[in-house]
Amino acid sequence: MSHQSDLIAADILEYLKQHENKELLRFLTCGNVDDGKSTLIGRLLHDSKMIYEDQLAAIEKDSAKVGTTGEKIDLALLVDGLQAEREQGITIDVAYRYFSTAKRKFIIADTPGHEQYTRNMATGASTCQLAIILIDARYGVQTQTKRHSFIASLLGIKHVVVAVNKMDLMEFSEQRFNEIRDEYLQFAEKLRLQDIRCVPISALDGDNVVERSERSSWYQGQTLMEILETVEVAEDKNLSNFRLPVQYVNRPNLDFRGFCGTIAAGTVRPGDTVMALPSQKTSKVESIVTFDGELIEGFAGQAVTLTLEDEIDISRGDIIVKPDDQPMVGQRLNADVVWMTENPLVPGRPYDIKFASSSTSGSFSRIHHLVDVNTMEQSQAQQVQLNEIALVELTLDKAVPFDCYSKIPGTGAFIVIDRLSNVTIGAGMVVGDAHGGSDSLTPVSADDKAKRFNQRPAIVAINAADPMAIAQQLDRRLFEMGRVAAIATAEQAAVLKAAGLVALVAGGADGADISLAADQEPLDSLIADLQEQGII
Ligand SMILES: Nc1nc2c(ncn2[C@@H]2O[C@H](COP(=O)(O)OP(=O)(O)OP(=O)(O)O)[C@@H](O)[C@H]2O)c(=O)[nH]1
Repeated sequence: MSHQSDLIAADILEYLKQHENKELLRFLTCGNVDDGKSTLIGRLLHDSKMIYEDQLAAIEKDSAKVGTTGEKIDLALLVDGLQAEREQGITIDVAYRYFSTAKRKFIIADTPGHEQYTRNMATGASTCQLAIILIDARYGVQTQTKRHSFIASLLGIKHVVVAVNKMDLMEFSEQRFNEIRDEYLQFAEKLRLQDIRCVPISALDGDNVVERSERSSWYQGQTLMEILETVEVAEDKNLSNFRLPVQYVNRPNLDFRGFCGTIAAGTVRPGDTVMALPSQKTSKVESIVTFDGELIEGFAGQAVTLTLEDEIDISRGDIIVKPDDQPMVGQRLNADVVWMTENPLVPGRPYDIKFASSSTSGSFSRIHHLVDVNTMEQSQAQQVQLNEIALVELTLDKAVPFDCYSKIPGTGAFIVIDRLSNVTIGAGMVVGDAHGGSDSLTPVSADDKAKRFNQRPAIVAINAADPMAIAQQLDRRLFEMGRVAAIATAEQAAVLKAAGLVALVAGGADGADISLAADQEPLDSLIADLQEQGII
């Protein structure tokens, strides 16, 4: 069956060694119903020779009987068992499939495409490094395409392959492909996807999936499989900010005390000074122990046990970091939340909240806005319903360490758990802490005011013509940076500024310190200016 069956027969140990050392790529496939997702997955498995002879014979027989592909073999039947299960009662939310080539190992998260399955896509995508977004060449970019791309970017997926499928039905028209590609790229400018490639394919016939197509001689790019095998994902890891959430304290005897966990980000070496949070006690790393022996350096993704030179008190749920690079620690934060249950998210209601290793309780203190996953428009809401996504403020019952999800997903994500049923009902991605300007519109004590705003100057955006447009632009960027942009009318801004609560008023109306047009883009130069002036 396998592409390496010769090696398996000749030297099974060598095969296993090679296989173990191959880099793993996790990706997900998404697209509209009938775009050809099952056929594509079947094609990838088939052309990378991951199908047993007898399986293939059975599918060939079934293709003639029940397939939708006429004379051709219906590779979608390979994944159909699962679909039947899904239709009956959604017993499986996300199905994972495994295959490998000589170069890499792959895990495909196969998520259903219907709108009501946003939560499933979020679950499947949360560990993926790449998303394949299928588009039917006949219909072009659809609402679903946008929704899936938005969720992929929200979850921090950096690599997207837009597979323009069914090109055989469009006679492999270069013009049609270019139209779809341009429309997609124009839309994707709004998202934070770093690497987008478009490939014209026919999943049914196999063109440009694994084998290069002779029917699209105008296409000079890589085949889908070449992209999957070569896309650079090692660099995506954060190797700068060391974080080790402690999952377990290992104390087999009085002489050994080790702190076990998977390094969420960064690197660590024996001799490094580290700090435990929340206690802020410091010590030096004595050794980094793993299943395979001691390491001279541990890095993101590795499961390790750290021993320290001093006996400091660290327990499960703490995070070990480096003293000169600490996460935020606080009780209030802003986060994007995907809601996953029929009972809506209601501000003020108590929930259990679980971060990488620490658990606490808390409630949502505010819904900043809902994001329409199809159009990306924002709207105000009192509740967040099943499959909706919102930017919310979370208030925790005790201070916990956290990071922005875009910087360190491992310590920037949390789940929301129902207190009675213990079921996961929401997933959150931290956008920033919630201290600062957004409070400026609600009463706070004088002490608090001084503390919050002196430390973190706020920016208020005003614009008589279109305050929302400015706020939307500023909002996201500043939240991400741990600063908060609030919108206000010119009058409110003047009052806030006079009270010393606001460092700077940005906007297009009279009274603004700096002028900022509603359509000003990109904001990078503005942000750089503000940083230079020490305002943010
Ligand atoms: N002509 C042509 N037909 C295709 C191609 N890819 C898929 N199809 C056909 O499109 C139909 C839908 O394909 P599936 O693979 O079942 O699509 P899907 O996206 O998995 O659909 P769901 O499982 O319902 O979400 C089937 O009849 C396929 O044979 C292609 O490249 N060219």
